[in-house]
Amino acid sequence: MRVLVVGAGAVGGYFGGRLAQKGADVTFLVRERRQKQLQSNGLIIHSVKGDTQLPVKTIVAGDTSGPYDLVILTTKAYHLNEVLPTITPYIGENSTVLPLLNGIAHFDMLKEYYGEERILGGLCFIESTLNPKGEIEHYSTHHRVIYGEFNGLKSERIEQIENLFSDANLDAVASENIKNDIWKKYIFISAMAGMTCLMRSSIGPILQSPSGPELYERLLHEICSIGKYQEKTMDEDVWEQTMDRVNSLSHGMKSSMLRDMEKGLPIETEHFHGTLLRLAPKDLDTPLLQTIYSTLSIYQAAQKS
Ligand SMILES: NC(=O)C1=CN([C@@H]2O[C@H](COP(=O)(O)OP(=O)(O)OC[C@H]3O[C@@H](n4cnc5c(N)ncnc54)[C@H](OP(=O)(O)O)[C@@H]3O)[C@@H](O)[C@H]2O)C=CC1
Ligand SMILES: CC(C)(CO)C(=O)C(=O)O
Repeated sequence: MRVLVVGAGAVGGYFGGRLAQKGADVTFLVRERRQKQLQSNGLIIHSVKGDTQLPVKTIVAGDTSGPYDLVILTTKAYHLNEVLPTITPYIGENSTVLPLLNGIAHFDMLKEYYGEERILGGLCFIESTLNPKGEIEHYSTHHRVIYGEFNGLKSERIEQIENLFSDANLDAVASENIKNDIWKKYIFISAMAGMTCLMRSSIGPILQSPSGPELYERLLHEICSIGKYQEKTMDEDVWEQTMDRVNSLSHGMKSSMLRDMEKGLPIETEHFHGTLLRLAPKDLDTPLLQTIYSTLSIYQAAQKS
């Protein structure tokens, strides 16, 4: 199976690197600066699951290559307008696109762009970032990819992807209700990114602060109401499940959005919080979500000016 990983950042570099490490046929579509980095040093991962440094194949937009059987999309949401047209030449009649971005809004965009039949549902759990040298730093022990057909079926291509991921140094799970899983991750990350960025802190100090737990719980109620309104198969106890996950996080855990803010980079608040507000039922009160969206939009606007 020929795999194209679009972006070699914290997520793409990690999961693509783990596939390359197992000997899969992986190529990274990157921009020129990243290509030079990867050509001179190889792909470097520092991880509790095992460090690695390995040569990887790269192309830049416009290079002749492909088509690829599987395109794993791992850019930020705000890169998509620029990146999607550059992928088209590498997509053939039988190519499948597996996005690992957080959020939900990109799925409609991808279905419209490449055709609904090509798009799988996907998400990941990993806490990783690029250090100033372009090396991947993987923090907590999670490194899980979840993927599936939107109709829940175990198709031939799901079996092929299962083979691709098997024996690689990562966890991969084929889901029978991927839309529900995507929404649960979206609920979890919108609240976690929102709170950690609003308070500019990892999770532990927030949960130990005077009103932190109460604010977290209220925000999560707002977000779960939107999730239940939009995703009819959403678990009744999604709020409890998400709070259990939050309470089990390590003290120092940060969202990737906070790590990006700390580096002065753009953030995905439009894709996370802006989209949630647009999808909310008209009569739902969302003061905390609006506070987070407004606060982070001010940061975001300052990045552009
Ligand atoms: N990091 C994490 O812990 C997690 C992140 N996520 C989600 O995964 C997604 C990716 O996040 P993350 O990996 O952290 O982001 P990064 O910023 O680390 O990586 C994104 C990569 O996309 C590349 N890119 C952007 N535009 C193009 C282009 N036109 N062509 C080729 N490559 C391009 C960037 O390359 P360049 O170097 O050229 O800028 C960058 O390396 C986001 O939706 C995020 O929310 C989900 C779970 C965990
Ligand atoms: C919370 C975490 C690290 C879990 O994967 C995440 O998705 C993110 O910060 O983007």
